[in-house]
Amino acid sequence: MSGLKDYVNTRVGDHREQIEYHVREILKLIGEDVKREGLLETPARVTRMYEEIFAGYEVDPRDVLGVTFEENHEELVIVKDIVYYSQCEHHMAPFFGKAHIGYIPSGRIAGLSKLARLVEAVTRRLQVQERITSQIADIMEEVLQPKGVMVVVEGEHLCMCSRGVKKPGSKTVTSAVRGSFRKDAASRAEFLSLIKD
Ligand SMILES: Nc1nc2c(ncn2[C@@H]2O[C@H](COP(=O)(O)OP(=O)(O)OP(=O)(O)O)[C@@H](O)[C@H]2O)c(=O)[nH]1
Ligand SMILES: [Zn+2]
Repeated sequence: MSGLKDYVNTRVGDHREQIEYHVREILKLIGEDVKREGLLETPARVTRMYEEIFAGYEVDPRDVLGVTFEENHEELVIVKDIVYYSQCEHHMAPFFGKAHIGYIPSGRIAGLSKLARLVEAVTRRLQVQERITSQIADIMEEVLQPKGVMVVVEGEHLCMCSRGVKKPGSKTVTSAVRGSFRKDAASRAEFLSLIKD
């Protein structure tokens, strides 16, 4: 999954048995006894967890912004502190944090919950934080055609905490800027000051 076109791929729920089989095989290969009590249900549990954490593959994120309203508010609208959980595509390890979305409408506004649903649809996949950030901005731009959009995503990556470089607490911050925000430093500054805690 890379560009804007192929958002809907598959449903984990359509491949439950195969996924359970492969999880069981991995458990054996890492040296576990798949017959011990604590592991009997693990392949099925992991598969159920995958249905949740990879639910984004079933959704075209553009559709979740489908309900919009005509409104003449042409000032900044921000939904901030949208908590997300995603999985890094390099290690399949969780990363999580908060997304902040700001836009200046041009005649159409989105239902506020739909911005949080958009975050869900792009994060419940294998991802990198930069792509989450630009996809949110691109989809906002494509569907709402606002004057401008700005997105900031903060994330803590467990692949940098429990393994590898082992730097718990380090935060990655990514931003994407579209439309009028590109030219207008004052709008960018207003957005950044309003998303501060
Ligand atoms: N840019 C970016 N990198 C990420 C993201 N999530 C994980 N990574 C990085 O992906 C890189 C993969 O690097 P590799 O050298 O192929 O893998 P590795 O040997 O496991 O790397 P280390 O984590 O440094 O041990 C690592 O530097 C990760 O920190 C992300 O969302 N964005
Ligand atoms: Zn990683």
